[in-house]
Amino acid sequence: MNPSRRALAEQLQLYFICGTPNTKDVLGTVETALQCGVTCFQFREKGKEALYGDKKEAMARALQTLCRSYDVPFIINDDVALAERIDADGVHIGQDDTEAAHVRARIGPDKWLGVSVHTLEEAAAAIDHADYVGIGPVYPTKSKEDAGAVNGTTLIRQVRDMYRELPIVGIGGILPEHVPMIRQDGADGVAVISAIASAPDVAMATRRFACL
Ligand SMILES: Cc1ncsc1CCOP(=O)(O)O
Ligand SMILES: C=C1C=NC(C)=NC1=N
Ligand SMILES: [Mg+2]
Repeated sequence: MNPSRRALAEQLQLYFICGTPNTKDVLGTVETALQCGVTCFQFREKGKEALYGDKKEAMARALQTLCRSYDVPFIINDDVALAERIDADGVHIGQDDTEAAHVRARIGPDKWLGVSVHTLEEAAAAIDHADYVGIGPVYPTKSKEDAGAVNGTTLIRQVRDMYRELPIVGIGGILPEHVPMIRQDGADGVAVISAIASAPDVAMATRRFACL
């Protein structure tokens, strides 16, 4: 695995994703999660109560500042223009967003580009442009309406078998006890929303993942 891909795969170990729909106190939750060991953060601001415009940008900048102080990559979901405007570390896009090739052309070679994939074909289309792929939902999830079919780690194993070096993060309904098996099946890390964002004790919830 070339050094940059290995470094990136390491950084994907505990990938926290959060936005205002996921918690009452985004800044407090994210700061606690950063203190307790998340290794990558994605600002995912979607849904009917989601922030937009100046409020969304202000929140993004505040979260970016937090991530910088913990030296954790700050990734923005979907919103490539916002990512460019505030010089985020990267973007994560789904299949219904702008084509990966176009996003890569816009953000350049040094920014992170993550792509959600649900089939081997989508993985094959992503590998020329993406730094990592998000695969799921591994388990049922309430955090994304259109999450698609729950497929366990089947696709994670298939993508790993086909692309030995591609950084992979599993996502969807993931709890701490799931992590060893997901990594065993080929993921470099896990992406988590509610198991951390909705936890009564965010610090404890994060540490349960981080010590694995
Ligand atoms: C964004 C996304 N993509 C597939 S499942 C999902 C939501 C994951 O949230 P949770 O960790 O709360 O199940
Ligand atoms: C849908 C997604 C899949 N994977 C990741 C890492 N982020 C997302 N928003
Ligand atoms: Mg999207």
